[in-house]
Amino acid sequence: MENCWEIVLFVTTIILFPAVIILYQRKRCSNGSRVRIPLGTLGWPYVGETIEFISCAYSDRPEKFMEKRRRKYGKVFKSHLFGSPTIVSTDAEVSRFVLQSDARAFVTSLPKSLTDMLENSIMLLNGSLHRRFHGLLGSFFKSPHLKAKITLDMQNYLKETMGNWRDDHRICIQDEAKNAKKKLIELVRTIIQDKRRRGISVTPQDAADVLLTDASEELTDDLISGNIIDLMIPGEDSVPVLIALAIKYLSDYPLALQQFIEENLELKRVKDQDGEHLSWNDYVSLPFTQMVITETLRMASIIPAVIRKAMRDVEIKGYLIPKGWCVLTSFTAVHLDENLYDQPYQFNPWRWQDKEMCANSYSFTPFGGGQRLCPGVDLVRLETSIFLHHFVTQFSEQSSINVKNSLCRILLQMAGRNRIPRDAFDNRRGYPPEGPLVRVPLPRQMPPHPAMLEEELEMQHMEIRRLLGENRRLVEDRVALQRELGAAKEELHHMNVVIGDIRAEQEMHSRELIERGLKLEADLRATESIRNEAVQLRAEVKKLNATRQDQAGQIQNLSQDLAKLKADNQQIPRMRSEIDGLHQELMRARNAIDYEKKANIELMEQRQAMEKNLVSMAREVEKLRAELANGGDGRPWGAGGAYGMKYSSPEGSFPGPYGDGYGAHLGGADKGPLYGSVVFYLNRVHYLRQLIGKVEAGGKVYLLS
Ligand code: HEM
Repeated sequence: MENCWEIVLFVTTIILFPAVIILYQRKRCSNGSRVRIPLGTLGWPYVGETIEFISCAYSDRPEKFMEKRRRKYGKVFKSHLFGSPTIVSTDAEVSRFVLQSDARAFVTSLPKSLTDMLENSIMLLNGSLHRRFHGLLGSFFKSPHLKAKITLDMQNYLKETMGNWRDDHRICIQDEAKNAKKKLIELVRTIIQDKRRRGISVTPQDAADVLLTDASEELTDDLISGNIIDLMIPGEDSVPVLIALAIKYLSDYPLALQQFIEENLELKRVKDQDGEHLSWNDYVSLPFTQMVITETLRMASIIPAVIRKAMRDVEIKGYLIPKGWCVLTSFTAVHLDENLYDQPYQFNPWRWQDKEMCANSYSFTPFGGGQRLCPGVDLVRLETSIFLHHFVTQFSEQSSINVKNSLCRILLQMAGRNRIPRDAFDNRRGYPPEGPLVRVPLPRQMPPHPAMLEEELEMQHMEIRRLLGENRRLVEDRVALQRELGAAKEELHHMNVVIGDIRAEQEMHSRELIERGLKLEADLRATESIRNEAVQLRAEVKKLNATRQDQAGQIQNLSQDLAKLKADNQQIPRMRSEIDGLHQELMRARNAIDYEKKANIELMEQRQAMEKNLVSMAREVEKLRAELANGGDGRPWGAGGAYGMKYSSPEGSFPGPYGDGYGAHLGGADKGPLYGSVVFYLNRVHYLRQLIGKVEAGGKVYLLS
């Protein structure tokens, strides 16, 4: 009865649980916001979709689980995995957002059922403690010291191991690569125990030292040792798988293999020639080798997904990730998304030559991202490069065909362990048709179990179906390509015509340009003389400016003179009136002179007449004297002649013609006043003339009276 109740309770819970979740979701979606929980199904109660998820993960097409739901619900959908409602993201942007978010939004968490399932209890750190661990380990893994040490250790180990490989021996690449890791794990364990015994080293030599020397008390010994072991878990399997798959892909694609071998042989040749050892830098600087590793990481998605738990309701791209739900970000789905990668199932290392492709970091996340980005990134590339380099160069010493044969054998063995599909070696896929393919006899095996055969048959059926699908896609692609080719040809023809037109136009244009250039040259030459003239003119202008300045000085002086003259000119009217007065006086003086002149002339005439009389009288006197002398009457003949008069004496009998009226006497002394006044007038006239002349010449005249 008690059992019966338990069963009822169990069944009720099973029925009620999804109902409660659905109701809870509806309530969230209906609270007015446009964001919603992504579409999808929670599957069976408790188990949800876990069984299908796991079975797909172990099939040859693990991405099937995602593909099916993505087609149905979109790139982000809900599910129920490992006992937790989960949002699955195959969308690069959403995944990136989740990875980049800090511990307030998402924490690293595994669903409880999963952690319980794992034998090794995994220590999941979050928040500041995680940041401390990540920072310490990250910088240690990146240190050149560690890289140099690992390079040397690996080289020695590989030389020793590969030296023991023989043609007739089965070699399992994944196991061989793993052995190296096992040795490392053991080594680390002993080192930690040693350290505990001897005390902590001051200069950190390894990850344990780094964690042990940290001063923080939070990093207890338990935590450190637990994390060191956890640290080895990703390294233990991931790198060997990566190496094995790189070899598988290379063997499938002969062109890539050829380039890969050539690049590595060339490096070996150069280093052997120089007698140098290979450094970690040499390995990671091989461009094609790195492209091969990148492409392998993309196609293989060694860590297919990571899981986070939402600490609060988070909205992204219109989706709601409810608090407490898990988010599974699928790297595989993104790495094989045909919208992001052209022909995603093709191994094409050359796609990484495209710089844009490399820059688009969130469509390629084999190492996760954000705060939990794998700190072993560099080590992974280094270890893989070293292994592959030694593998291809060591086997190519005989011939490169031998390398292919060795690869073939290794692949046969890997396939025998059901790690890769048989089609990798069942035909000549990936190898040049003419190349010899030496098959090594496989060791005899017991006939397989019918169930295994059935499984194999089923697998082959699925493979055939996949191939048919691919074939159909190829045919469609071919038809589409042919159509595109036709269109491209037409386009090409059209382009040729257009190019012809453009060329003609360009020719015309260039001819025009040449002509214009010639014209410009001629113009330039013509302007040469103008330029010379301009130079001359400029010199002249300079001169003129200097002259102008001079003249300005002169003008200034002149204007000062003018101002003075103006002041003088104001005197002119007065002087004019004075001059007028003088003119009148002059006129009167002239008249007086004229009158005097006339009187003088008359006087002269009278004088001349008198002189004539005197002469004639003197002659008569002479005559009379002579008569007297000859006969004479004894009469006294004194001076003054017969006429009893003294010439030029005041008692003379001939009075002056002008009489006293003029007051004039013919005696020189008496002539004074008359002649004096004329001379005075003449002097005056002469003086006035001078004055007038001076005034007319603009000179200054000072009239004193
Ligand atoms: C092909 C090889 C490897 C791949 C693809 C890979 C991938 C990843 C990824 C995706 C994560 C992030 C997990 C998350 O976000 O929850 C991670 C974390 C980590 N990996 Fe790697 N890993 C590889 C090799 C290594 C190696 C060789 C080491 C150590 C030497 C290593 C150490 C770690 C550690 C310690 C973390 C945790 C980081 C943290 O939580 O802060 N990994 N790895």
